[in-house]
Amino acid sequence: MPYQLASPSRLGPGDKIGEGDSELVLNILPPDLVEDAFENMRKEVAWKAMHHRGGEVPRLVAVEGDVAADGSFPLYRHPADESPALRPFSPTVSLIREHVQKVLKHPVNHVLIQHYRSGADYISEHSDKTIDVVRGSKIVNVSLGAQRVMTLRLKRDGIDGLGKGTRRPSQKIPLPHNSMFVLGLETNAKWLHAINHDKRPLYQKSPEERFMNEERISLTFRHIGTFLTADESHIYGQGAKGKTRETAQPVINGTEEAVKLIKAFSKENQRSGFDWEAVYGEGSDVLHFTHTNDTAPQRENLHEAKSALEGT
Ligand SMILES: O=C(O)CCC(=O)C(=O)O
Ligand SMILES: [Fe+2]
Repeated sequence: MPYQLASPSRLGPGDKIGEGDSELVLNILPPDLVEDAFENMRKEVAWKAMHHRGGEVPRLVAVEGDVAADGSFPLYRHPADESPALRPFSPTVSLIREHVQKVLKHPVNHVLIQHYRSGADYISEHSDKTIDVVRGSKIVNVSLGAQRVMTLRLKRDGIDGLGKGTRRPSQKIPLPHNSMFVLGLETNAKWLHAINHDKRPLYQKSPEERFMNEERISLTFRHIGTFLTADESHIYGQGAKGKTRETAQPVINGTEEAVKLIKAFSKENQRSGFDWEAVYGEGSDVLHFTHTNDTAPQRENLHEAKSALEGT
């Protein structure tokens, strides 16, 4: 059998990544901050297991964000069965956020923090769900600890015309300690991304990959435009039906609305020509995907919609 070049090129700072709106920035944090950041976050962050399709996701997670004076806070919706409650930015994360905002030149008000406990922890291939992400903003992943590889792969429908059986273009971007990967929304629309597990034995790993006992913390900062009121009863903003605080609507749990949002997420994972305005423009007031009063057919519909979702 002819040899196939197995590993796509590795990209880094200065390279055209994805659609060209993405990049890798090295040394994002100053030495005094980065020095103890990992250990501080271990203590300061409220780590939780998260569930998706009934099982635990293979990493620990936490959610922090900007809580307004009236107690309202940003809401980032994605298909997980349950997400940890948002807490105000903890001290070290707050400092990291300041540096990120300076480099990005736009605010970020929400962070998903993930602890990959070893090379066995991973995040499967997905596109970030953008109903709640301020349009035109960028999503960033700050990496601390062991170096892991971000793999981008063109969505399946992005290779039309290249012929059936053509391998989908893919890019590998090693994410070193103290780096920031900037994911532009154009790249997110056309490519899927993943941090695959790395089960190679220790002796095959570089010092960067073995760093911090192979543990990695990533901080995914986003500029979120959808908000929940303090009591979590009402929702408003970009991804909701009521676009302003004054027109906030009661949240919806379960029902056909939940199935509709899950199907929209699925479309975003699969289609590169995803029409944001057509699918998300009207908004959705769904907070939780299930409700104790859901009927059996409603549960079945939701289950089916979730099964059709690839990745997260
Ligand atoms: O850990 C990372 O750098 C990637 C995280 C990610 O893709 C996400 O949170 O959506
Ligand atoms: Fe992601």
